[in-house]
Amino acid sequence: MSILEIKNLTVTFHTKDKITRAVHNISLSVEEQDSIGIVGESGSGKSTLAMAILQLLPKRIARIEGEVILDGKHLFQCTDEQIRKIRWRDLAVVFQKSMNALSPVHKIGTQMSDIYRIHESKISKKKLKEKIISLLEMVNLPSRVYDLYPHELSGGMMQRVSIALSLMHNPKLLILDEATTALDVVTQGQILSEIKELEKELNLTRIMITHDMSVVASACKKVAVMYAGNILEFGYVKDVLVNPLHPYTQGLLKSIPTFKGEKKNIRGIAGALPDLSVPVQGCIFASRCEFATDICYQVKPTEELLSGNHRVACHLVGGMEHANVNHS
Ligand SMILES: Nc1ncnc2c1ncn2[C@@H]1O[C@H](COP(=O)(O)OP(=O)(O)OP(=O)(O)O)[C@@H](O)[C@H]1O
Repeated sequence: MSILEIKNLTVTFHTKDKITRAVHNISLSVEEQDSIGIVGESGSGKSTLAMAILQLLPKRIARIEGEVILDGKHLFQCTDEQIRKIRWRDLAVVFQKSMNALSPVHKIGTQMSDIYRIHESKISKKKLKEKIISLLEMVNLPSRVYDLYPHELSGGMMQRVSIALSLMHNPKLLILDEATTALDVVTQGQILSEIKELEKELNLTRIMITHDMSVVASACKKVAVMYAGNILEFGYVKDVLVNPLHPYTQGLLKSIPTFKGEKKNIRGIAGALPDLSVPVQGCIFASRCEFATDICYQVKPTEELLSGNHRVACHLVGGMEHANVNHS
């Protein structure tokens, strides 16, 4: 069953001198207990997509078109009050530096209790303390963290507290926006495996925003590859990472080193993201694609659905040119 439906979502930023199209006509269905990695280089629109779902974009400059339906609720039709209730309860988020939002002069336990009470005020002090300590233990933190101040925690401990906070009200959907990016690889690995364990226990559904393919490979079932506001490829991680069909996905995978197995040449993707304030007629990736043909510059490719829910938006996939792409 689908828990989140994103339909034709477009986000434009209207600033003084230009209109930036950060997310372009994205449709995505998130099934219950999915874990979807949204991957792409910096500036590809990943955070804007997450912020649009959460309705945290600055209303003054962000125009949003399309629909986002969470568990049957049309989020863009909700009042601010309804959205406030949905956040934390149904939809929780962990950012890279979520803990920065906490006060440096209050203990972790006190702040977690205050946040808990915003949505659930009828709970005794004793029960609340037990609840907070069980949340801390759930993310492998000792109960003494309850009495510590934020500056007494390491980066990994802080992100664990942020994850504990996000799980407070058993949300249906958890969005992690570069939540483990700033951590060392060992701590990142530990936290990712803890999250996967918790998901089984709590029936969680997760969207994970990252620029790191290895995070997607180790912690997600499905992946959406985003480039300049568009999803270029989507599917199960086991399909997309093993048999990437879009030249951009292939380029992303070639630009990361492997630590076991054969040596490989690391190649970046030549060129840079296009200026998102200039409309593009054809494929958004054409200007950087080594396989681009005339049609790629003229016509925007529509998404092809291949077997196993593997979707690709590329003129070269499915036709004669496909062979070129795969044998590069
Ligand atoms: N508040 C804003 N006002 C104007 N433009 C914005 C705003 N937020 C984002 N953008 C633009 O939207 C585009 C997408 O940015 P976004 O931060 O969503 O990308 P990202 O993939 O999350 O990048 P990163 O990995 O660096 O966070 C960029 O061109 C960015 O400059």
